[in-house]
Amino acid sequence: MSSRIRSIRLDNSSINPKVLHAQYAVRGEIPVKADKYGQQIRDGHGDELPFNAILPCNIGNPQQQGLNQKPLTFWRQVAALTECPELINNAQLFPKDARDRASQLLHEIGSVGAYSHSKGVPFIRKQVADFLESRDGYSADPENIFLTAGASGGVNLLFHLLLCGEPDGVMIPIPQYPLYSASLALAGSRTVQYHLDENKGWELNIDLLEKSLSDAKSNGTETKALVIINPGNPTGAILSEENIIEIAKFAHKHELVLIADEVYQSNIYDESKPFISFKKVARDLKLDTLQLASFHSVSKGFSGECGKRGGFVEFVNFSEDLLSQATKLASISLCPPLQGQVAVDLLIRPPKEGDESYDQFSKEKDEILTNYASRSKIMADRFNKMDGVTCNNAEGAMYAFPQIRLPQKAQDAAKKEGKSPDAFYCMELLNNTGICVVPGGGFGQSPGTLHFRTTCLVPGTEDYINTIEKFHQEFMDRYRD
Ligand SMILES: Cc1ncc(COP(=O)(O)O)c(CN[C@@H]2CONC2=O)c1O
Repeated sequence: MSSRIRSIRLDNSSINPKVLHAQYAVRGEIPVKADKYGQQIRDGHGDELPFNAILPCNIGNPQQQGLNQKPLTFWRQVAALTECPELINNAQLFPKDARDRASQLLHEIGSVGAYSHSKGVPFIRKQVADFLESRDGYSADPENIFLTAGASGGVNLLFHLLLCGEPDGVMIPIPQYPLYSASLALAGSRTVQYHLDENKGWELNIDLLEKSLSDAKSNGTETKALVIINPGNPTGAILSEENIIEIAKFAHKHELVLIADEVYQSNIYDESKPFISFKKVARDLKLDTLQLASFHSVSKGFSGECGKRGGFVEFVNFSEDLLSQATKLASISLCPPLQGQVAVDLLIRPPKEGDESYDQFSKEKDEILTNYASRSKIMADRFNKMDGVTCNNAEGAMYAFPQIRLPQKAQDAAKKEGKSPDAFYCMELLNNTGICVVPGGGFGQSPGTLHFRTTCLVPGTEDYINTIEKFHQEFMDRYRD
């Protein structure tokens, strides 16, 4: 009997259609083109290009080539010692606190080459619980904490647990970080969008939340959760305590799982708007039935250890049998990366005053965060001076998200190329300058508005902005109506 072998091809719908439907613009069409230019330069054919290097401002990846942020000395000393325990007694090469930390971790882990518990090393999860308790003033149970492969790993775990496909939905902000829309697409579930108000500093309006939820309900969506990103990506907005209180009450009232993405909690540039966690507010309000999942990561803050894939999620008011299902899910991929788990320990247990590494660590941390804050401010100020551009100040996170108003001729030219106007603008920016940013459409934007997102991590911020400003003026002159 002849068995027809059907090769797996894109055009014969033999792959998962949910994959085709998922989009992740942070590494979409423009970064892909930028990678090609980068390879062309590395192959020695860069002389054909009007620039001599790619500036990767599409992603918050501080240690990436081109952004070149140095890793934190203490973190790398401890990581090196956990990889090479034979160096632990080398007092010439390593300070005592780094050697002590590595010894302590290895005592708990054994070897970083071994699988750990699927939820992560219990000792490190205990440290996370202590960190949360001192941050919020409320107890945390290490059994409710999962160490994950970045916050992404935690979000995927939760969505796997929570979503049953159609007609389930999750409320996500617009603009949002596209991990959420992409993960919902892969889960075959619906996005329930709520728009942030750009004219009010990307404020989140509760009435809008209520409306988007009731609209979703009327079209048959089973809304299960609400995603809040605070500080915001791409907006950089920090929620006020009042806003957090009303959001927590909203989620509690509608029995929505509150997904608090707080990976930028250490990236606060506006002192008048401190980070306040949803865990603290939920406990303050005694919302003892509110199910909360709070995410943190070693990729952001001032460590920028994106490649280590470290993070954690704290589940609050999830029953034991729910958590055992989550543990089963986590066990299918065995365990999160061990160096990611070591990095989580370093994230939540930095050197203390009096420790040998304290002064150097503090100096490195302050320098990085001061640079981020000043670069964010310079970018917003300069964008606001450009023709047809407005940009809210980034109060936190790592990005600027300027709105661009393009002439009709530019919009027509974009249409001719089958591109959205913001994607057309960003591709022109890349082709002319080597600067890689992400079109606002990749994050979602209100109808009739156009944006792009750039990271604020660029070392030579003035030169960077001067290049964008020159390109922008030439672009606007070329397409002026
Ligand atoms: C809001 C938010 N949540 C979660 C993540 C996932 O981080 P990890 O999985 O590395 O912990 C990111 C990463 N930020 C992406 C990556 O760089 N630029 C971005 O917009 C993020 O911005």
